This record gives sequence, structure tokens and C-alpha cells, in this order.
Amino acid sequence: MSQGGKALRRSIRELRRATPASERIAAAERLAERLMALPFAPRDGHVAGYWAVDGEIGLHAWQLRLPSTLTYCLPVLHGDVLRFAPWRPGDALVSNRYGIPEPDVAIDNLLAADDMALVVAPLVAFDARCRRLGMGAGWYDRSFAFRRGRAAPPWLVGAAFASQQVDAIAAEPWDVPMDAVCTELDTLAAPQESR
Ligand SMILES: Nc1nc2c(c(=O)[nH]1)N(C=O)[C@@H](CNc1ccc(C(=O)N[C@@H](CCC(=O)O)C(=O)O)cc1)CN2
Ligand SMILES: Nc1ncnc2c1ncn2[C@@H]1O[C@H](COP(=O)(O)OP(=O)(O)OP(=O)(O)O)[C@@H](O)[C@H]1O
Repeated sequence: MSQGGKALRRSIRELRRATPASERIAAAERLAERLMALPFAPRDGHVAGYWAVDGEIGLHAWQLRLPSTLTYCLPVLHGDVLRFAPWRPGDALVSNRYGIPEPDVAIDNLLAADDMALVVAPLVAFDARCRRLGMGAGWYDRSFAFRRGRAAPPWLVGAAFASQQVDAIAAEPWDVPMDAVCTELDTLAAPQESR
């Protein structure tokens, strides 16, 4: 990652953390509406969200609106990839190496990335082509590398505040483009040729 990329990550993460609470709450509600309205929103199966940290836009409003035919899951770090586990409010959590809470489940009960029908991915920055810049450890890129040569599902949707949009994110060879990015203001669809 270039120095530019590191500086961009730092400045956007600062901006993201500075979003006032009242704005965050309203934005999470608007985001939930947009996620529910996605043309490819699945009716049943597993969907993955994330436990918002570091000023990320929250997914609790979306989780609350999901029909009972969908099972909400959270990511779990496993080796060098993400696996997923169902989580409902009140279920046990443990902190991972980054201090992010994840479901406290036995390895045998973890689900694979391709068991998900739709995955809402956190991001630091995105562009109009639905390219995603994450925290910089490559977890989503490694875990969903199989989507580079294969159609959805799982559908990959980035979630962010509209303020996290940048002009262009330089494509790295391993980047996995999102099918869409939802913010409190917009739903952006990826250009057809990059899906
Ligand atoms: N809410 C949430 N969950 C997530 C992610 C995410 O971006 N957001 N991830 C998306 O990939 C994975 C975790 N990836 C992460 C990568 C780097 C750092 C991080 O904070 N790094 C520190 C320095 C390293 C450290 O503390 O050990 C930093 O950048 O300041 C956190 C999570 C899985 N779960
Ligand atoms: N498919 C892959 N196979 C092997 N290594 C990979 C793969 N994808 C990403 N990586 C590694 O992960 C590192 C970080 O990638 P990048 O900076 O694009 O992460 P990110 O998308 O910002 O982070 P994250 O997905 O964790 O939010 C890369 O330098 C690369 O070494």
C-alpha cells in the first residue's frame, strides 16, 4: 500500500470517528432502508454484517428489520480468512485480536464465506465504481477472493457514510469489487463489467 493509501486511511478514519451521535443514529436507519431495498436482497439463508467499531456506520437497525427467515451472522477471524457465525442480541461474544467482538462459538459451528447469501462489508473508503479500501489487512479480499471469478451469491455490499466516498481507489490485483455500496444517501451499483 502506498503512503498515499495509508494517509487516506488515517484521515478518513478520523473523519468517520468524528461523526456526531445524532447523525450516526439517523444514518444507520437510512442505511437499513437501503439495504432492505436492494434488488438482490435474499429472502432466506444467512446474511453477514459486522460489529461496528472505530466510527463505522452501524448495522443494528438493519439487523432488527431482517425477516425471521434470514439468519444474521458476524465475522470470526479463523486462520487467515473470515468465517461467520449466527449472532442474536444477548448471545455470547469474545474479543478478537483487534478487540472486535465476535460470536463465542466452537470451530465446528463456523460457517464458510460461501455459505452466506449476502455480506455487508465494512470499509474505510469507496469510489463510484464500488471499489473498497478496508482497514488494510486484506481479510475481506482473502475471504472473498473466489468472487473474482464467479458470480454472486454471496452478494457483496459495502456499507459506509456518504462522506467516505473518494474520487478513485487504485485497483490492486487482489481487490474484490463490491456488487454495491450503500450509504445513508445512496445505493451505488458496480459497473456491469467489474462483477
Ligand atoms: N467492524 C469490523 N469488523 C471487522 C473488520 C472491519 O474492518 N470492521 N475487518 C475488516 O477487514 C476484519 C478485521 N480487520 C481489521 C484489520 C485491522 C484493524 C486495526 O485496527 N488495525 C490497527 C492496528 C493493528 C492492531 O491493532 O493490531 C489500526 O489500523 O490502527 C482492525 C480490524 C474483520 N472484522
Ligand atoms: N487473495 C489474496 N491472497 C493473498 N493475500 C491477499 C489476498 N488479498 C489480499 N491479500 C493481502 O492483504 C493485504 C492487504 O490488502 P488491502 O490493503 O487491499 O486490504 P483491505 O481490503 O484494505 O483490508 P480488509 O479487507 O482487511 O478490510 C495485501 O497487501 C495482500 O498482501
